[in-house]
Amino acid sequence: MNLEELQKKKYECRTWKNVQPWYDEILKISNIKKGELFIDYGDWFTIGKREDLTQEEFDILENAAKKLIPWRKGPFNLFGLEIDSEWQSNIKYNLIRPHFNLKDKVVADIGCNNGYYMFRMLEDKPKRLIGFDPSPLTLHQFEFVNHFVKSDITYEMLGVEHLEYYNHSFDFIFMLGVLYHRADPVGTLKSLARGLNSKGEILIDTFMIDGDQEICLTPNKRYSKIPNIYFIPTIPALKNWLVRAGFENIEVIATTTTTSEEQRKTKWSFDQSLEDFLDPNDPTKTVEGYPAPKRVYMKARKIQ
Ligand SMILES: Nc1ncnc2c1ncn2[C@@H]1O[C@H](C[S@+](CC[C@H]([NH3+])C(=O)[O-])CC(=O)[O-])[C@@H](O)[C@H]1O
Repeated sequence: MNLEELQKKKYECRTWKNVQPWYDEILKISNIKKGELFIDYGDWFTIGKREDLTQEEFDILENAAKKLIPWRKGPFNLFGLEIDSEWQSNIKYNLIRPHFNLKDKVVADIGCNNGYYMFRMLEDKPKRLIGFDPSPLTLHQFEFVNHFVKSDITYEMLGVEHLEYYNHSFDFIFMLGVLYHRADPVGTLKSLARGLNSKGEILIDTFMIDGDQEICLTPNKRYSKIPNIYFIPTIPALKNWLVRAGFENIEVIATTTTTSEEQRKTKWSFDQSLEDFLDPNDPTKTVEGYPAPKRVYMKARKIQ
């Protein structure tokens, strides 16, 4: 695999017809130059205060943020501009927060989206923080925020399938909300194992179904209106996948049911959200008649 060629896509995509308008906004934003700014690593990841920008600068910022809609992950507060994303990602982050300490570790966030979790992880002072996500829109959202944060986070427009060929291996890998998008979940978990240093750990979450049997749901075409959902395991089945992929010390951190507090329409999102994906007469089912989305969070360590 020629990884260097793939890595160049991050720059080449700026000339693609659908991506160029986003890049143009980043160029406008890059003319707003500020020194060190106030940062709050809390639920609303906050950078700068309203008084740090002139009205003209604030208008450029707001226009750029609107051109980068949909903001699926967040929320962010930039100089008082509240980007209230579709997902209240702070709920997931706060749930996993007690289960890691990233100080001096080499860390990857696979499927990092716009980097919301990575911006919050900066507080731990990891040695290196690298996000992987093949989406050009979320890359530009990341660059928009990071222009002001000025972090040394690296954002690779690569997928989990490239991880094992990458030029660093990791002490800790997060892969949240990605496994159900993969047609080969055990192979994907093996890629994580190959990307880890010895004694490296992963923290993942994925859709699950209830039950003690080692089985999984394979949706026909769509699940909760999402087209690319392949396998939804029970917890015992997911544990088996992890064992087959080379993990031990497998720990269930939590199981959750997605609520409309966590995922909902906002003016920064698409015009459909959770309430449109569930059966209007029975919210325990998706519109396709499958069990409504439930997630399991697991932590595991690579077998030596
Ligand atoms: N091959 C791939 N490799 C890596 N990432 C991918 C790939 N394909 C798609 N993605 C990316 O994986 C993310 C899935 S969302 C989870 C976001 C965050 N982690 C969250 O947990 O809130 C799903 C959800 O919201 O549940 C998107 O940003 C895709 O671009």
